[in-house]
Amino acid sequence: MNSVLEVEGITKLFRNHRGVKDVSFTASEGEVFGFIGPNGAGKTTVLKIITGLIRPDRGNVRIMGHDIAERFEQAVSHTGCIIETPEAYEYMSARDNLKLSARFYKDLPASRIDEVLEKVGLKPYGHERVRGFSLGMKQRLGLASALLSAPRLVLLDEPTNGLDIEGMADFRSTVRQLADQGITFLISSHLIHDLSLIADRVGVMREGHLISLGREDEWNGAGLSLEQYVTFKLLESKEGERDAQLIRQSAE
Ligand SMILES: Nc1ncnc2c1ncn2[C@@H]1O[C@H](COP(=O)(O)OP(=O)(O)OP(=O)(O)O)[C@@H](O)[C@H]1O
Repeated sequence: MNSVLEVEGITKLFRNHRGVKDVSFTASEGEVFGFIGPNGAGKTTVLKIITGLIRPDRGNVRIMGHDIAERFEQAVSHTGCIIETPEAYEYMSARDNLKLSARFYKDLPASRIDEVLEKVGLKPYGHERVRGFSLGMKQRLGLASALLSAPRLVLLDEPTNGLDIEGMADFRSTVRQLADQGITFLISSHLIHDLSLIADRVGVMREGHLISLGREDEWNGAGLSLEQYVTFKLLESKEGERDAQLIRQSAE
Protein backbone atom coordinates (compact mmCIF):
# COMPACT_ATOMS: atom_id res chain seq x y z
CA MET A 1 0.00 0.00 0.00
CA ASN A 2 1.21 3.55 -0.74
CA SER A 3 2.65 5.61 2.10
CA VAL A 4 0.80 8.89 2.39
CA LEU A 5 2.74 9.99 5.45
CA GLU A 6 6.34 9.21 6.33
CA VAL A 7 7.70 10.49 9.63
CA GLU A 8 11.39 9.84 10.15
CA GLY A 9 13.23 10.47 13.41
CA ILE A 10 11.48 13.68 14.39
CA THR A 11 12.77 15.31 17.55
CA LYS A 12 11.63 18.55 19.13
CA LEU A 13 12.79 19.52 22.58
CA PHE A 14 11.29 22.57 24.26
CA ARG A 15 13.21 24.64 26.80
CA ASN A 16 11.87 22.43 29.59
CA HIS A 17 13.53 19.46 27.78
CA ARG A 18 10.13 17.98 27.10
CA GLY A 19 8.75 17.37 23.64
CA VAL A 20 9.18 14.45 21.25
CA LYS A 21 12.22 12.27 20.68
CA ASP A 22 13.15 10.34 17.56
CA VAL A 23 9.61 9.50 16.46
CA SER A 24 9.24 7.49 13.23
CA PHE A 25 6.22 5.89 11.58
CA THR A 26 4.36 5.75 8.30
CA ALA A 27 0.68 5.77 7.43
CA SER A 28 -0.80 4.29 4.26
CA GLU A 29 -3.62 5.27 1.99
CA GLY A 30 -7.00 4.80 3.68
CA GLU A 31 -5.49 3.89 7.03
CA VAL A 32 -6.85 5.19 10.33
CA PHE A 33 -3.82 5.62 12.56
CA GLY A 34 -4.56 6.32 16.22
CA PHE A 35 -2.21 8.08 18.58
CA ILE A 36 -2.61 7.41 22.25
CA GLY A 37 -0.68 8.12 25.45
CA PRO A 38 -0.81 9.93 28.78
CA ASN A 39 -1.05 13.72 29.09
CA GLY A 40 2.08 15.45 27.90
CA ALA A 41 3.30 12.35 26.02
CA GLY A 42 3.88 14.39 22.85
CA LYS A 43 0.90 13.53 20.63
CA THR A 44 -0.10 17.11 19.81
CA THR A 45 3.51 18.09 19.20
CA VAL A 46 3.83 15.33 16.58
CA LEU A 47 0.62 16.51 14.88
CA LYS A 48 1.83 20.12 14.94
CA ILE A 49 5.16 19.13 13.38
CA ILE A 50 3.36 17.27 10.60
CA THR A 51 1.25 20.33 9.78
CA GLY A 52 4.29 22.60 9.87
CA LEU A 53 3.02 24.53 12.93
CA ILE A 54 6.20 23.50 14.79
CA ARG A 55 9.58 23.01 13.15
CA PRO A 56 11.43 19.93 14.44
CA ASP A 57 15.02 20.13 15.67
CA ARG A 58 15.76 16.98 13.68
CA GLY A 59 14.01 14.53 11.39
CA ASN A 60 11.86 14.61 8.27
CA VAL A 61 8.20 14.52 7.41
CA ARG A 62 7.01 13.60 3.93
CA ILE A 63 3.40 13.89 2.82
CA MET A 64 2.64 12.21 -0.52
CA GLY A 65 6.39 12.13 -1.05
CA HIS A 66 6.87 15.89 -0.47
CA ASP A 67 9.27 16.82 2.31
CA ILE A 68 7.61 19.52 4.41
CA ALA A 69 10.91 21.33 4.96
CA GLU A 70 11.68 21.49 1.25
CA ARG A 71 8.28 21.51 -0.47
CA PHE A 72 6.00 22.86 2.23
CA GLU A 73 3.21 24.12 -0.04
CA GLN A 74 2.94 20.88 -2.01
CA ALA A 75 3.03 18.83 1.20
CA VAL A 76 0.35 20.81 3.05
CA SER A 77 -1.86 21.03 -0.03
CA HIS A 78 -2.53 17.33 0.62
CA THR A 79 -3.31 17.86 4.32
CA GLY A 80 -6.39 18.88 6.30
CA CYS A 81 -6.52 19.19 10.06
CA ILE A 82 -8.45 19.98 13.18
CA ILE A 83 -5.83 20.63 15.82
CA GLU A 84 -7.82 22.78 18.22
CA THR A 85 -11.62 22.81 18.55
CA PRO A 86 -12.84 24.15 15.21
CA GLU A 87 -14.35 27.60 15.58
CA ALA A 88 -17.33 28.48 13.42
CA TYR A 89 -19.35 31.70 13.26
CA GLU A 90 -22.50 30.74 15.14
CA TYR A 91 -24.73 33.37 13.54
CA MET A 92 -23.86 32.14 10.05
CA SER A 93 -25.06 29.01 8.29
CA ALA A 94 -22.83 25.96 7.87
CA ARG A 95 -22.65 26.69 4.16
CA ASP A 96 -21.58 30.33 4.69
CA ASN A 97 -18.95 29.24 7.19
CA LEU A 98 -17.53 26.88 4.59
CA LYS A 99 -17.63 29.60 1.93
CA LEU A 100 -15.55 31.75 4.24
CA SER A 101 -13.00 28.96 4.77
CA ALA A 102 -12.96 28.24 1.03
CA ARG A 103 -11.50 31.71 0.38
CA PHE A 104 -8.16 30.42 1.69
CA TYR A 105 -7.89 28.01 -1.23
CA LYS A 106 -7.17 28.92 -4.81
CA ASP A 107 -9.42 27.67 -7.61
CA LEU A 108 -11.82 25.75 -5.39
CA PRO A 109 -14.97 24.89 -7.43
CA ALA A 110 -18.23 26.18 -5.88
CA SER A 111 -19.56 22.61 -5.96
CA ARG A 112 -16.95 21.62 -3.36
CA ILE A 113 -19.06 23.10 -0.53
CA ASP A 114 -21.94 20.74 -1.34
CA GLU A 115 -19.55 17.83 -1.72
CA VAL A 116 -17.99 18.28 1.71
CA LEU A 117 -21.37 18.87 3.38
CA GLU A 118 -22.52 15.62 1.82
CA LYS A 119 -19.37 13.76 2.91
CA VAL A 120 -19.88 14.63 6.58
CA GLY A 121 -23.66 14.13 6.52
CA LEU A 122 -24.56 17.80 6.98
CA LYS A 123 -26.10 18.50 3.59
CA PRO A 124 -29.69 18.75 4.92
CA TYR A 125 -28.50 21.32 7.50
CA GLY A 126 -26.28 23.43 5.23
CA HIS A 127 -28.57 26.48 5.36
CA GLU A 128 -29.13 26.30 9.11
CA ARG A 129 -27.27 28.54 11.51
CA VAL A 130 -24.46 26.89 13.42
CA ARG A 131 -25.95 28.30 16.65
CA GLY A 132 -28.51 25.48 16.64
CA PHE A 133 -25.98 22.73 15.95
CA SER A 134 -25.05 20.02 18.46
CA LEU A 135 -21.37 19.66 19.38
CA GLY A 136 -21.19 16.61 17.10
CA MET A 137 -22.56 18.61 14.17
CA LYS A 138 -20.04 21.40 14.85
CA GLN A 139 -17.27 18.83 14.90
CA ARG A 140 -18.47 17.44 11.57
CA LEU A 141 -18.57 20.98 10.17
CA GLY A 142 -14.92 21.32 11.26
CA LEU A 143 -14.18 18.09 9.41
CA ALA A 144 -16.02 19.43 6.32
CA SER A 145 -13.78 22.49 6.41
CA ALA A 146 -10.67 20.29 6.72
CA LEU A 147 -11.86 18.38 3.64
CA LEU A 148 -12.32 21.45 1.41
CA SER A 149 -8.96 21.10 -0.31
CA ALA A 150 -9.58 17.37 -1.01
CA PRO A 151 -6.70 16.31 1.27
CA ARG A 152 -5.17 12.82 1.19
CA LEU A 153 -4.25 13.09 4.88
CA VAL A 154 -6.42 14.43 7.70
CA LEU A 155 -5.07 15.06 11.21
CA LEU A 156 -7.52 15.20 14.09
CA ASP A 157 -6.56 16.11 17.66
CA GLU A 158 -9.06 14.76 20.21
CA PRO A 159 -11.95 14.93 17.71
CA THR A 160 -14.56 13.21 19.86
CA ASN A 161 -13.80 14.97 23.16
CA GLY A 162 -17.02 16.18 24.71
CA LEU A 163 -19.28 14.33 22.27
CA ASP A 164 -22.04 12.10 23.56
CA ILE A 165 -22.16 8.41 22.62
CA GLU A 166 -24.29 9.04 19.54
CA GLY A 167 -22.09 11.94 18.43
CA MET A 168 -18.99 9.74 18.79
CA ALA A 169 -20.58 6.93 16.79
CA ASP A 170 -21.65 9.34 14.02
CA PHE A 171 -18.19 10.87 13.87
CA ARG A 172 -16.54 7.44 13.73
CA SER A 173 -18.76 6.28 10.93
CA THR A 174 -18.04 9.46 8.93
CA VAL A 175 -14.30 8.93 9.39
CA ARG A 176 -14.59 5.25 8.41
CA GLN A 177 -16.48 6.09 5.21
CA LEU A 178 -13.88 8.70 4.26
CA ALA A 179 -11.03 6.28 5.02
CA ASP A 180 -12.72 3.69 2.82
CA GLN A 181 -12.59 6.29 0.04
CA GLY A 182 -8.81 6.41 0.49
CA ILE A 183 -8.28 9.32 2.91
CA THR A 184 -5.66 8.62 5.59
CA PHE A 185 -6.45 9.72 9.14
CA LEU A 186 -4.12 10.42 12.01
CA ILE A 187 -6.18 10.73 15.18
CA SER A 188 -4.85 11.66 18.59
CA SER A 189 -7.15 10.72 21.43
CA HIS A 190 -7.38 9.99 25.14
CA LEU A 191 -10.48 7.94 24.57
CA ILE A 192 -9.10 4.44 24.24
CA HIS A 193 -12.42 2.69 23.71
CA ASP A 194 -13.46 5.19 21.03
CA LEU A 195 -10.11 4.78 19.28
CA SER A 196 -10.29 0.99 19.49
CA LEU A 197 -13.51 1.11 17.47
CA ILE A 198 -11.96 2.97 14.59
CA ALA A 199 -8.17 2.64 14.43
CA ASP A 200 -6.47 0.14 12.11
CA ARG A 201 -3.20 0.78 13.89
CA VAL A 202 -2.26 2.50 17.12
CA GLY A 203 0.93 4.27 18.13
CA VAL A 204 1.50 4.51 21.87
CA MET A 205 3.42 7.59 23.06
CA ARG A 206 5.11 7.98 26.44
CA GLU A 207 7.35 10.84 27.57
CA GLY A 208 8.06 11.96 24.01
CA HIS A 209 8.86 8.48 22.66
CA LEU A 210 6.76 6.34 20.37
CA ILE A 211 7.07 3.17 22.43
CA SER A 212 4.88 0.86 20.40
CA LEU A 213 3.12 0.50 17.07
CA GLY A 214 0.35 -2.07 17.08
CA ARG A 215 -2.09 -3.34 14.50
CA GLU A 216 -5.72 -3.97 15.41
CA ASP A 217 -5.30 -7.77 15.05
CA GLU A 218 -2.44 -7.69 17.59
CA TRP A 219 -4.65 -6.79 20.54
CA ASN A 220 -7.79 -8.46 19.20
CA GLY A 221 -5.81 -11.58 18.25
CA ALA A 222 -4.34 -11.77 21.77
CA GLY A 223 -7.82 -11.45 23.25
CA LEU A 224 -6.95 -8.03 24.72
CA SER A 225 -8.92 -4.82 24.64
CA LEU A 226 -6.99 -1.85 23.31
CA GLU A 227 -6.95 -0.47 26.86
CA GLN A 228 -5.25 -3.63 28.17
CA TYR A 229 -2.80 -3.60 25.26
CA VAL A 230 -1.86 0.07 25.81
CA THR A 231 -1.53 -0.42 29.58
CA PHE A 232 0.72 -3.41 28.96
CA LYS A 233 2.92 -1.44 26.54
CA LEU A 234 3.21 1.50 28.95
CA LEU A 235 4.19 -0.83 31.83
CA GLU A 236 6.62 -2.72 29.62
CA SER A 237 8.30 0.54 28.61
CA LYS A 238 8.55 1.74 32.24
CA GLU A 239 10.03 -1.59 33.33
CA GLY A 240 12.49 -1.54 30.43
CA GLU A 241 13.60 1.91 31.50
CA ARG A 242 14.01 0.78 35.13
CA ASP A 243 16.07 -2.25 34.02
CA ALA A 244 18.27 -0.06 31.82
CA GLN A 245 18.81 2.32 34.74
CA LEU A 246 19.81 -0.56 37.03
CA ILE A 247 22.28 -1.84 34.43
CA ARG A 248 23.74 1.66 34.04
CA GLN A 249 24.05 2.03 37.84
CA SER A 250 25.73 -1.36 38.27
CA ALA A 251 28.20 -0.50 35.49
CA GLU A 252 29.23 2.74 37.25
N1 LIG B 1 5.14 25.33 23.34
C1 LIG B 1 5.64 24.56 24.30
N2 LIG B 1 6.58 25.02 25.16
C2 LIG B 1 7.11 24.24 26.12
N3 LIG B 1 6.76 22.94 26.32
C3 LIG B 1 5.83 22.44 25.51
C4 LIG B 1 5.22 23.20 24.45
N4 LIG B 1 4.34 22.40 23.80
C5 LIG B 1 4.39 21.20 24.42
N5 LIG B 1 5.27 21.23 25.43
C6 LIG B 1 5.63 20.11 26.32
O1 LIG B 1 5.91 18.98 25.49
C7 LIG B 1 5.33 17.81 26.05
C8 LIG B 1 4.41 17.17 25.04
O2 LIG B 1 3.24 17.98 24.92
P1 LIG B 1 2.02 17.61 23.98
O3 LIG B 1 1.02 18.72 24.07
O4 LIG B 1 2.53 17.26 22.64
O5 LIG B 1 1.47 16.31 24.69
P2 LIG B 1 0.11 15.52 24.44
O6 LIG B 1 0.47 14.08 24.41
O7 LIG B 1 -0.61 16.07 23.27
O8 LIG B 1 -0.66 15.84 25.77
P3 LIG B 1 -2.22 16.05 26.02
O9 LIG B 1 -2.80 14.69 25.85
O10 LIG B 1 -2.26 16.54 27.43
O11 LIG B 1 -2.70 17.04 25.02
C9 LIG B 1 4.63 18.24 27.33
O12 LIG B 1 5.46 17.92 28.41
C10 LIG B 1 4.45 19.73 27.19
O13 LIG B 1 4.54 20.36 28.44
